Amino acid sequence: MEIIYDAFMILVWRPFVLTRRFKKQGILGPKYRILYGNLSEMNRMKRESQLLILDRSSHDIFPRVFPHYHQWMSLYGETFLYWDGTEPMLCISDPELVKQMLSSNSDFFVRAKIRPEFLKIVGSKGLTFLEGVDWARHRRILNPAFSIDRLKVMTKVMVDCTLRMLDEWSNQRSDDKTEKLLMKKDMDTEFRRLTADIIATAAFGSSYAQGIEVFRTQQELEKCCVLSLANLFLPGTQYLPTPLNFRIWKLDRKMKNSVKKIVDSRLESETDYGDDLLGIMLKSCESERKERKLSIEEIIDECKNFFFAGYENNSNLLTWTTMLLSLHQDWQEKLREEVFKECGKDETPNSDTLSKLKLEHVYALQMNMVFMESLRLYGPVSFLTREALKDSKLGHLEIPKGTTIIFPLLKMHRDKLIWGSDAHKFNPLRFENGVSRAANHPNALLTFSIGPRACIGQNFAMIEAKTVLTMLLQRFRLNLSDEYKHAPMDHLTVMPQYGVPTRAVLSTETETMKSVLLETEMAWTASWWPWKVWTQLPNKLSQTLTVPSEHPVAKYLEVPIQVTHVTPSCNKNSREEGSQMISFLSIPPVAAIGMVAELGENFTHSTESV
Ligand code: HEM
Repeated sequence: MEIIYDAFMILVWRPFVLTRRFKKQGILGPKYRILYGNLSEMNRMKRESQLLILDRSSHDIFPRVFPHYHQWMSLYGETFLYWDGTEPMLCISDPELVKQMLSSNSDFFVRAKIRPEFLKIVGSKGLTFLEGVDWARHRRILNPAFSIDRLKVMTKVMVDCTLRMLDEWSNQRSDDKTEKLLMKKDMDTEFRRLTADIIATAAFGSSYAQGIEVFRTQQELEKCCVLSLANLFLPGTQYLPTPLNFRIWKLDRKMKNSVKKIVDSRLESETDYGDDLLGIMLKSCESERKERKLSIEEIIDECKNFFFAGYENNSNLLTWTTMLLSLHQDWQEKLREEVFKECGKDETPNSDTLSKLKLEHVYALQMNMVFMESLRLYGPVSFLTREALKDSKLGHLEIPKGTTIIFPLLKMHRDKLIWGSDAHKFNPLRFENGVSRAANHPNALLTFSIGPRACIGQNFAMIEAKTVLTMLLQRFRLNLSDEYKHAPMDHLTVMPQYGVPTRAVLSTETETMKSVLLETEMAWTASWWPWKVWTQLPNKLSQTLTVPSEHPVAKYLEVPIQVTHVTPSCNKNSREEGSQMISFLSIPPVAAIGMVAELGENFTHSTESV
């Protein structure tokens, strides 16, 4: 009898009462359906939207990533109520209310409950999902691992890992003669690997090779989570022996073992455990003071937490930023100029050179403005959630106990009322006078959240992103491949559904360029001006390359459109019979290299008999 009463209360009475309470405040939403709430509509809309491919220059991605929110907002307004099964979800987009909630007393609002599967990825005893005194104890112990001094040491790791990746790229390129100057890379895959390598080395003194098991298992668990999020959650069902649960249990065991191996090898190999995140946590294990102590179980969960938080978000930040810079070549050139000026063309950056792109002056710099704009438009964390522990008041709203509140950052970050009429456009200059003046609300950009629970890894993330981008721009020009499909999706973070295939072209001058030209069967004459390149054209053909006036290369030309010509004679000393010479008149070397590399893709390219 009691079970029937409880079921009635949960399935019928509570949804009915809460719907009425919200309606009285003018808050409407899609109709609650017994047990399932609005899950089926949500799943259907998400499935349909994932079939759409957006125009690559469109940053209006909210309707594709969250089609259900988009539709409900247009029907019920920006504050609306919907049902995740039997759980009431209140969606709020007002930055003032968000600010009040995020900086409010944790007695009223806490991190919202999440599915047990997700806890397997990040650990229930890790910082992200702890509350109260336990959260404060963990945060106190972990804060020093992200101090500026520690970050300087970590910069070296970031540089080394990035160098390793770029060297690998160069080696692959020279092996593949058919690709010549061009390399095709999926930035999503490359950056996932790189950021995993960095966090594994910088925080745990391990490496991608050692951490690989953890990352692979986390990615598998992530897929299981996304699958199960589409299903109705009934408490207790996580213990049923379903195929999905078996898989989750197995992956969970595997991940715990991999993390434990990393922890054990540190315990065995060092006496003072070191100063990185793992070392700091292990030292706390031996503390006499309860408020400074972590247990081994808590450390294992923190490791899972930082492995996940440390690579997933950063990888997405880098992937979307390179996508944007490939689309907006003018900004790519501006950043490259800035990097050359601040950090040099060939020098490997260190913490001193990178401090020129330093955090205190963040907003004055173009690279920083670009990252802020990328985080605004494609921030990896697309929404924040909190749960009301008690009946609470938020601004004019009365929020009943147990309601989950959702802040859709992806929508708020492109709201025209907050960001102005160009909210959907990529315009880093909006951050010229600092983040708090970029919109009409000082806390409009909530990428790293605000208040006591704001991201602990924010400085780490920004330094890593700057290091990687600096080194990438020093060496390569980036362009989106024709295969790129613009399809951002929600996969716990905002990620590209089909990756970001990109064409990378070496961008450095002099020695590197010479070697690239020679390597790729193009000889170059010793004279610097005009710049001359040999190509393997069939004899007696003339070739015309036309540079579109809007292309960044065009600014190097004396006339807006430059037509290159073929000299039918050939220098017998340097090239075989049949080679012909193309002169790029008035174009500096970098541009010439780019043009050759992109032959036939970005340029009108015609060949005719002479
Ligand atoms: C672009 C990169 C990143 C973004 C956009 C990001 C975003 C966020 C956001 C929005 C929160 C707050 C969530 C909430 O209030 O509900 C958060 C918390 C957190 N982040 Fe990050 N994060 C990034 C990188 C990192 C990195 C690199 C690390 C660690 C190395 C990290 C570790 C954490 C942790 C542990 C928390 C929980 C803090 C607490 O509850 O006290 N994050 N992050």
